[in-house]
Amino acid sequence: MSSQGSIEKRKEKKGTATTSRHGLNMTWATGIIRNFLSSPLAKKPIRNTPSLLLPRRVREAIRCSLSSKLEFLFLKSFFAILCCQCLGFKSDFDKTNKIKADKIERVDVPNEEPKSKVRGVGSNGIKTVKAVRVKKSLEIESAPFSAKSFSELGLPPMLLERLDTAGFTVPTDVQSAAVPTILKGHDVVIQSYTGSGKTLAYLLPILSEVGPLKKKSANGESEFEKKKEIDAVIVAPSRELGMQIVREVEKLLGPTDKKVVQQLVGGANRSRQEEALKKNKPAIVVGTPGRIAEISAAGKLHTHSCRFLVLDEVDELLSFNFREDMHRILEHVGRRTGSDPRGSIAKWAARRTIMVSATVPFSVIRAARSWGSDPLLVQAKKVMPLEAVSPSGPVNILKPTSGSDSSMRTQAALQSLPPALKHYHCVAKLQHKVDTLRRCVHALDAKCVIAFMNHTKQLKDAVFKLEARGMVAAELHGDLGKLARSTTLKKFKNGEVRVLVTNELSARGLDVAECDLVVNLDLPTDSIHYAHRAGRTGRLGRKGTVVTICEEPEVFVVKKLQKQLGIPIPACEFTEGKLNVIKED
Ligand SMILES: Nc1ncnc2c1ncn2[C@@H]1O[C@H](COP(=O)(O)OP(=O)(O)OP(=O)(O)O)[C@@H](O)[C@H]1O
Repeated sequence: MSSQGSIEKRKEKKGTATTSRHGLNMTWATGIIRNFLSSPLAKKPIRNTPSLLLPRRVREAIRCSLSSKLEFLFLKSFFAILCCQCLGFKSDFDKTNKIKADKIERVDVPNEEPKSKVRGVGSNGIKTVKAVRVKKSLEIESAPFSAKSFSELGLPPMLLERLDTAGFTVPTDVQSAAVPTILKGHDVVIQSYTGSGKTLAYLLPILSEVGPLKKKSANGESEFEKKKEIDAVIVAPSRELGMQIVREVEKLLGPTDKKVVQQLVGGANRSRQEEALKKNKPAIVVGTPGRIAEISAAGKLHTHSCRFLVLDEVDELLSFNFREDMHRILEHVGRRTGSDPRGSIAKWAARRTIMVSATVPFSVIRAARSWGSDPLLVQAKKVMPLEAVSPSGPVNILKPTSGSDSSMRTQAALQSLPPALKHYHCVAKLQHKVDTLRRCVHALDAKCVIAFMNHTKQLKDAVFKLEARGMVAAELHGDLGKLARSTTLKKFKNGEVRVLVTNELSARGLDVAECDLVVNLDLPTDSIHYAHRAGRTGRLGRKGTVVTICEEPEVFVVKKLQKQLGIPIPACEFTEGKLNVIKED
């Protein structure tokens, strides 16, 4: 062995577990000392601590330690620490750690309210303290609740009970309009602004007729018999939205009947989903188009007798991306009400098609007309036949337009925004956008922020910059694995993450009641995308602010959005920790 090699080996020995001549491992001895220092005995004043009370192994360690100069020095320090501890002084080691912890605690808490803390032990064994937003529900300013109660909507008693248990006491306007209409057997297109409760608007009539909470049959039977067929298929464009719908159904079903609903979302294990379908025989499935079509094509999902087909975020589902999968679903799930395409006696069940979105372009109206029999358009305070909807005014008959494609999209975006939302735009250079976002968050004292960007790389950079400036941020986009996506979302909902930087993936359906600020760090592609992004805040009549940070040459786009959406988006700046609106000439 070379001399260099032996020196290194000796160094290594010294640096790790030093063994004394008596074979006593010094790391072990240090461990004992640490344990002793943290024991109640060490906290007693020294005069009350007879030396005999020192554990035998410690005494042995002391005797062995005397054998070398180095070990003697170590022992000296040990006694110094011990004396300080017993006399009530804090060692430098303790002080340094305390300062470290204080710093971690202070980092992301500039001018904020008291927070609860999450303690964790880092890989280095040092305890870290993370600030967590105290879950404070936002005030509801202009609640979209109707004058009716759930019991007036014709729902079965068991479902009414579950609604009460889940904390839903009064239906929203759109629920009051949609539930009786669907219960009467109509195909419907439900259009109402983001966060107005459209999910329950279609879930309640389904649960009235499907599963253990359904109405008693004519002979008075109320017991839910497990059927072999699937009664309702709910399709959503993203995995996150699909899971959110499953949770909403489970909330009403309760823990014992959870298996009545089965999720079939992409990114999860397909064979496990197929296994669950076979074993649990669910009455309701919720999934993404790709996965539903895949399992159906494999012959593992039998939906011909299905009675409800729900297309949540229908305008997105009818986009080119989902064309083939949606074609399969529409062909294989139940049968359209009206004529039987095969001319045979109804072998297939009569399916009710429910299409839902905050934005309903005329293409959806056209599709709904061709799929359903006498479908109705259901809005918060209005129900009308789809036949009466003209291309110039699918969702807002108060504001007629020319009928061109872009104006149809504009019309679709109108009435999709919660009325209580406040909108602003702020001009900043590209390199200052993230800093502007940070100042915006502080100025509005926002606790739960979603920032939208268009490209993953820039999105990651933005998170890095925010974190570097002490703001707890996280990224959420399609490039992340399903586990990372769920964990991030969970942390954001729990309040462990203050700013969620994301892309179009989170623009639709994501329901975080506490979200009080949405920031567009990149401009949305059009007014429909603006509406869905903006709708992540101000849910169910709560307060919410939307700030679009853009460069000077992009201001004209904001002006266009303002015109198309029929809302003011004034210019603002963030100075002295406040949002100041700039008055236009
Ligand atoms: N009647 C009600 N009472 C209290 N809370 C409700 C009621 N109906 C729905 N909610 C809650 O309101 C929130 C928003 O509902 P939901 O997600 O269904 O809105 P949405 O209209 O589908 O929004 P988006 O268009 O963004 O998908 C959810 O957290 C839901 O649990």
